[in-house]
Amino acid sequence: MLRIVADENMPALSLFDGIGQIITTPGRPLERALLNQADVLLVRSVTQVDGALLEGTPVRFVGSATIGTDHVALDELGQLGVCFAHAPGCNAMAVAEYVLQAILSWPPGELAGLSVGVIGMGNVGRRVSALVQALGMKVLAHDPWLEQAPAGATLVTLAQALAADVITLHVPLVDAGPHPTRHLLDGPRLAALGPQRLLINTSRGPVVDNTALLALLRSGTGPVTVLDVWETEPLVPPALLALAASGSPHVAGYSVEGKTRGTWMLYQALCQWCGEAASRPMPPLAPSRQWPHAITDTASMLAWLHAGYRLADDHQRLCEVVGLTPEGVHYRSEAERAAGFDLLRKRYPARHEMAGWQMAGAIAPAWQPVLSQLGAVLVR
Ligand SMILES: NC(=O)C1=CN([C@@H]2O[C@H](COP(=O)(O)OP(=O)(O)OC[C@H]3O[C@@H](n4cnc5c(N)ncnc54)[C@H](O)[C@@H]3O)[C@@H](O)[C@H]2O)C=CC1
Ligand SMILES: O=C(O)C(=O)[C@H](O)COP(=O)(O)O
Repeated sequence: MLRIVADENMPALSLFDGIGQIITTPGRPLERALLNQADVLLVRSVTQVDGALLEGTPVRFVGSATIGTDHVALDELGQLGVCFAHAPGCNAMAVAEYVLQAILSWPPGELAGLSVGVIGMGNVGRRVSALVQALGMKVLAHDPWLEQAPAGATLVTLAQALAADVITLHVPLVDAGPHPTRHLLDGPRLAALGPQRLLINTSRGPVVDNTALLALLRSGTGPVTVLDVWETEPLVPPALLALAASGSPHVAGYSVEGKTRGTWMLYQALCQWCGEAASRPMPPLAPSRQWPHAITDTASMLAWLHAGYRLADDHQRLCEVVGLTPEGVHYRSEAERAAGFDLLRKRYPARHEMAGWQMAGAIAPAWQPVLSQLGAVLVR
């Protein structure tokens, strides 16, 4: 039996029953002594995994139930001969639904004809692109690693993507190489956006220079801003949250399906590594749900999306843990704010993706493509 140390915020750990014995632990911080008798380490994005953590331990397999790998020193794991697996795409639909809700909650008037600059066209970017195209929006995609534009999108330079009405970031956090992304949106690029654009960051906090963004928002010249990720996580600067249109505690990908799929992908990778058959299917999740109302406009679409998840609820809860009053005053210590951020994530309410909803009301033709992209079933 393998000895497995796993982050306590990982659902569906019973998938590993019969393969290993699980010890669960908080991931931030992870106590190194626990690894002295572990073969396998399963983490989430909050645990820094490097040679210093693993050297001298028996750990030979590390899995991260995330797409992002910026918390893992992959070269150091390689030098130690430790196998690494992660979960690309596991939570991409959850993030895309978050972005869709952010766009629909922004009141720019007519959506069709607006342009969306999608920066990073991987698992999340492509899903966002498909959703907004289904609403009649034009996608200006920037991804220097792509040679061909994904379906329906136009590949453009970063400057062209940043000239779109909506800018949404879906890049990894990268420091080295030809296309680094730390402070990809630096002071001058942020300043050029002006106050009419919507900026959404669900990628990694440091992709946007938070200090420069705050200065622009304070002067009234920054974009309408939706932030799920923060440069100083788990600390959220109260002033930045107060000036953002919406903020959340790094939960854009936190659908029940997304998190469970992440664990299931690690289960498959671990089985392959240790020569076991991965016979357990992904646990069935979404309840059967029927929406009786018509969808004819943005308000009725949002009403349906809110039955699954409300961006505004995340914002409200984050303001509470940061101790932010409606007047923009905050009253909690840094330690309280950081602990509150992690607790919100640990106790995150069950949020299901929209796929599988049965739509019993009339659906106006303009809304049918986006419902179909979301996986809703038209039963009328
Ligand atoms: N807030 C949350 O809960 C979640 C955040 N994420 C984050 O969102 C980001 C995107 O996730 P995925 O789409 O699943 O990753 P992915 O790896 O599938 O796609 C990333 C894309 O970014 C492109 N890229 C790399 N450098 C670039 C640059 N300098 N400029 C433009 N494009 C660049 C890559 O070529 C790739 O197509 C990652 O940072 C991930 O960690 C992902 C899931 C949940
Ligand atoms: O998959 C990723 O990349 C993410 O950002 C995760 O959704 C973050 O969730 P935690 O691993 O921090 O629980």
